[in-house]
Amino acid sequence: METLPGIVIMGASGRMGRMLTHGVLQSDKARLIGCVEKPGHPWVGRDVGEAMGGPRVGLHVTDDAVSAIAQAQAVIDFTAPAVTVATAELAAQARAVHVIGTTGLGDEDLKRLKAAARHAVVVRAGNMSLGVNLLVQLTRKVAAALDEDFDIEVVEAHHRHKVDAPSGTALMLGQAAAEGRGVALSEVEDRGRDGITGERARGAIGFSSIRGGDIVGEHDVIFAGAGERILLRHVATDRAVFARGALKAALWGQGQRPGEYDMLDVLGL
Ligand SMILES: NC(=O)C1=CN([C@@H]2O[C@H](COP(=O)(O)OP(=O)(O)OC[C@H]3O[C@@H](n4cnc5c(N)ncnc54)[C@H](OP(=O)(O)O)[C@@H]3O)[C@@H](O)[C@H]2O)C=CC1
Ligand SMILES: O=C(O)C1=N[C@H](C(=O)O)C[C@H](O)C1
Repeated sequence: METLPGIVIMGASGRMGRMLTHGVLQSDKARLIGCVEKPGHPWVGRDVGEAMGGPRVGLHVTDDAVSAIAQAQAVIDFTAPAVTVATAELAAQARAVHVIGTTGLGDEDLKRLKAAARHAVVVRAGNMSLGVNLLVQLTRKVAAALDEDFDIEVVEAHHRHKVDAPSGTALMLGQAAAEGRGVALSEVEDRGRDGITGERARGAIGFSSIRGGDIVGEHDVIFAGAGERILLRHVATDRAVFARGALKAALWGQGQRPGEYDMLDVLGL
């Protein structure tokens, strides 16, 4: 009988880490073989089920990422850029699929992920939900159909703990809009307006961020023309949508060639 892929979760105590741990424990397609937290974290050494406030599951949280990942077929990583870059090297050495949900990665981080993807499968997306990935495709289509008489604005809202802006999802949507228009996002993006900004530049793609309370994640793409507006919206109400996508990516990645992939590849969109 074939054994199920063994999965390691990085940042197991985090908002997404708990959701992912729960999702893999519930799955009949994968085995949870490791839960990693940083050295000194109060969960290290504890049974992960008990640490989450439930029954024991017989797996202790570890701070030894090297040993955990060496045994893994996939690593699911929703943490922070520095952790993700270090994890990519370990996943590449183990030839394990690295599923990356972490946002706020810089150009240098992305270069290091590209290097890791020469040896292993890396699936990365700023949003792993089916709904947002469908919205990405719709955004590209609508942007391609309209000219610059329609101003494009991306508005995102998240919980008060989020540390990066614009969100990874907002950047995915902005990128799709730019591709639809046939322009480079870096040439037209307009972030963080404040003060006497002057009139809106024709063809700009604007970004605005709201932070508050426990908002899971909300994204609007607005196409504002003279006398009419088109609104494309996604509202996430449960982080389980991201965890489901990440587990799907970890399973899809088994047997793929080394390289960089995203959720459009996984979902076949
Ligand atoms: N792509 C997608 O679909 C989604 C992406 N995200 C992204 O995922 C990331 C995490 O979000 P969220 O869960 O809300 O954040 P949290 O801060 O709740 O979780 C991050 C976790 O990583 C832990 N961590 C820090 N350093 C290490 C280390 N060296 N080894 C192992 N674990 C470590 C943190 O521990 P400690 O708290 O002690 O520092 C924390 O438990 C963000 O970038 C967010 O934008 C979120 C949702 C969906
Ligand atoms: O930090 C979050 O919470 C989320 N981050 C991702 C992003 O930056 O877009 C995805 C989701 O919106 C939740």
